[in-house]
Amino acid sequence: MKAIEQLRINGGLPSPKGVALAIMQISRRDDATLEEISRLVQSDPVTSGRLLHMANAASVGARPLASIPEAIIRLGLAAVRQLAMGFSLVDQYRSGACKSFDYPRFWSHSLLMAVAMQELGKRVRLASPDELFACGLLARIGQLALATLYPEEYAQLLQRGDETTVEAERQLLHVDHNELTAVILEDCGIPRALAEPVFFHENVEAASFAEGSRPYQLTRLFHLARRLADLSLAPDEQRTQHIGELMLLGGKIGLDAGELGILLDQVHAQWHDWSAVLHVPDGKVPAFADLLANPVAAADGAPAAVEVSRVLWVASAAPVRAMLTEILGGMPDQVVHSASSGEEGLALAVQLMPQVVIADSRMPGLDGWALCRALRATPWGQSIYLIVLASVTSETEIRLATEAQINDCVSPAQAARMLPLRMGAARQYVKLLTQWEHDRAQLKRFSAELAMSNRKLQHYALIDQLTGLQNRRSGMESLAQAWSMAERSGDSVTMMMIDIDRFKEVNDTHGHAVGDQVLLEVARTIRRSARKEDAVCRMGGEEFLVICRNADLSSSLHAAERLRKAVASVRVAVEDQQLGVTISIGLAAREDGMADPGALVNAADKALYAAKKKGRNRTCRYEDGKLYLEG
Ligand SMILES: Nc1nc2c(ncn2[C@@H]2O[C@H](COP(=O)(O)OP(=O)(O)OP(=O)(O)O)[C@@H](O)[C@H]2O)c(=O)[nH]1
Repeated sequence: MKAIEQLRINGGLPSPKGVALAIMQISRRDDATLEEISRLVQSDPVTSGRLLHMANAASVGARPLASIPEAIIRLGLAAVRQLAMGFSLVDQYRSGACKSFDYPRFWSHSLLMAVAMQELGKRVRLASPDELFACGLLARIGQLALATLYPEEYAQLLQRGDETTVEAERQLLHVDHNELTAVILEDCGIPRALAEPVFFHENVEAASFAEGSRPYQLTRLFHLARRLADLSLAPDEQRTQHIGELMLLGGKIGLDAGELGILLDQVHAQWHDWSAVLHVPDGKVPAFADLLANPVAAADGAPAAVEVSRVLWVASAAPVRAMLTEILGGMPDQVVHSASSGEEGLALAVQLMPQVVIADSRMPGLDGWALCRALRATPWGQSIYLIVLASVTSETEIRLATEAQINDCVSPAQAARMLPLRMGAARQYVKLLTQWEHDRAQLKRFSAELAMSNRKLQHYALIDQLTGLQNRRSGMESLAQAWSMAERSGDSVTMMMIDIDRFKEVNDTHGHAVGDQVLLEVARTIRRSARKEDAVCRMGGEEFLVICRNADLSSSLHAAERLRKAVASVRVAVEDQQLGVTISIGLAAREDGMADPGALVNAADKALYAAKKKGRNRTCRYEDGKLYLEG
């Protein structure tokens, strides 16, 4: 039997637990309903909160959601299942027995991959961005599995270097992290179409997917996300090495440097946001424009003090090469590379992304004109400052220069004298371009931050600031939703309208601050005593509403009486006194004759009024147009 099968049988592989496991099991059934899944999710407030965060983050500009069924519809069942699983693994494996495995860093990196995959998924529409988030989060789970299954042996391997190779793992443990990742993803129900690209993402060349096919592109996307995460966690002085590779990878999926920069900055903003939600550490990464402008820019994102231009010159003839070496070698503030043929120059340009290219027009094979045309044909080549060594006098040369969209040309005979001068113009151009890119990236960053604070504002617009409960607007939305679901399914909806008795006296006697404290305690008691799936909101002042789905009048009556007694037993410490309050409750259920949610609110209101009139600290029930007092 293969080692991997044995591991599966023995158990012990990282696997989801609790609600995530239940969601996974239930969603395998064909007849699983949205309601069943919603109920399950709602039974776990932490998962509920994270899924709402995801659903609201996934739909910038759309109406913010406060209800789980809506969040599930917006995200899709597959994404909900996978996200719940990912979150469950993060919670369970924050630490472990492997002494050399950095668990917080592992999750930090995984989270970066998750948000990078989500952002990439929005740009390159190959799969649902939310499913890609979950796959990114789990893309390296095999390493965690090794640390869990073989804490001591894996620690030995890690002591040899940060990254362990699959060969070394197989030699010592007879299994490697990629195999384990594949098994866990399969066990978690991640479709093969996504699991296979994850499997190959570290070594894209090993996959035999047809060029341009969906798995081929997905594998590259995961690879790019991986490198982006590596860059983000790398020490400051090593980041520049990663940038070139990242640009190259970005270019392969059609992202130019500007777009890549925006992506990177957005990923980092989301990373910070999600780190707080999942309690995973994050770090500070300078803005992309600053990373480019200054390889070791300060982490506070201050622009680089000295502009450094990346210059590439390409010439085959020995005398021209000697001349260029001499002229360009002595110029300050630039990094100069050279190539001895057009073909080599093109390959180097792809790698280095130079800002200035100087090409000799006379070269065998790919000449200077053809090289410039090839560069201009790429998205990132549009902004290179191109200088060709040629004496453009004939009509043909003018046509060639126009077609290649060059910025300048210098006759070879005059190059020794004129090139230093022309390079001054090139440097000025690079400086302006860098400044512009920096400003553009900053603008994008501002707008991303603005979008994020708008989302937060939208969230706060649905939450009561004092108690943290849903506010009136959000409560009315929950009611409308419960009402329409009940209309479709015939299930019951009941409502408790709750009002604190003689609250004005509390304010008048003890002041508003104590009044607020009482409100907060009552709100907590109501939330605690309600079921998880009940919507609890503060309607304003000292009035609260509880909306209960799938609960009939008699069970809601029990719940209301329990709640009333619970509030009556609460004490708030005020100086040397223990202050107590009571509540009155009006209870009503949706009845056939009621036209809309407003009719239900009116019925509960009438019952509340009657409870107040009959002495307070009571529950009154409305049924078929009649009022019945309890308590
Ligand atoms: N401390 C505090 N008081 C509030 C807040 N919102 C409303 N109130 C006060 O709540 C009190 C409500 O008083 P009333 O509507 O007269 O009702 P009551 O005194 O509770 O009497 P009954 O409802 O008839 O039992 C008023 O004094 C409001 O100023 C708040 O956010 N904080």
